[in-house]
Amino acid sequence: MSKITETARTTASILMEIEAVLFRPEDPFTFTSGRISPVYVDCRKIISFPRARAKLMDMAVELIQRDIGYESIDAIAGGETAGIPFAAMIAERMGLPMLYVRKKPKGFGRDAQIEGYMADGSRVLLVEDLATDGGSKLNFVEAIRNAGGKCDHTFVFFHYGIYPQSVTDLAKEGVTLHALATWWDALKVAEEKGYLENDNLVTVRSFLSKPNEWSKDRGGKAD
Ligand SMILES: O=P(O)(O)OC[C@H]1O[C@H](OP(=O)(O)OP(=O)(O)O)[C@H](O)[C@@H]1O
Ligand SMILES: O=C(O)c1cc(=O)[nH]c(=O)[nH]1
Repeated sequence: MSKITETARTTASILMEIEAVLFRPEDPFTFTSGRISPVYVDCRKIISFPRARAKLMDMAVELIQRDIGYESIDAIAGGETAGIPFAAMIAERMGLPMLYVRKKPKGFGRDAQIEGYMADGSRVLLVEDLATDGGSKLNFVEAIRNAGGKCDHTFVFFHYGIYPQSVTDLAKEGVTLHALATWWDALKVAEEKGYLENDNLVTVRSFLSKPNEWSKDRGGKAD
């Protein structure tokens, strides 16, 4: 297991402290992709914890400026739904315009998929709460590009880090995924803090090592 950074440790600790990291092997979770999992990370809870929220936003901005740049982004776009409040907080901290991207066009009115004002050719950072296999990111990036924006980067607080396509499929589209922490970091912190009992750690580790098999055995998506 690679060395954990302070940022990853703090992120994983906060997510456990606010009980955003859920473990339910006996009644597994179904992801938006159709994958089945014994764990679920509910980053939406972050909005309700002001001190934890402020620390996570500070770390997000620090990572974005360090890895993407100080003057390389023109707007911050939140992905519907969970990404929207985080995009607002990050845009505010960075002094940048904010947008949000719908999962699909509204269907009436302006029939827009991008909401807010996006100047043609804007360099847009897509902000989301979390990435599993990255499928939602591809959809949001396509919408930004179809509306005339450029999108080469997406930021999430938590990246599962167990589905290779979350990196490779985005890279094929010229998009880099940035995250504060992965499940490998969370596993280490869970072990250190005793967040999960030993038997449960074994289950999580076996899922993280073979997520497709875990899902397939329970009738979920597995590719
Ligand atoms: O597909 P990935 O890019 O790996 O990311 C997983 C997506 O699943 C969740 O959203 P969900 O579809 O549950 O919608 P919500 O934000 O409206 O809750 C989460 O907010 C991510 O957008
Ligand atoms: O892929 C998903 O649907 C998903 C996984 C997860 O752990 N948390 C979440 O909010 N969505």
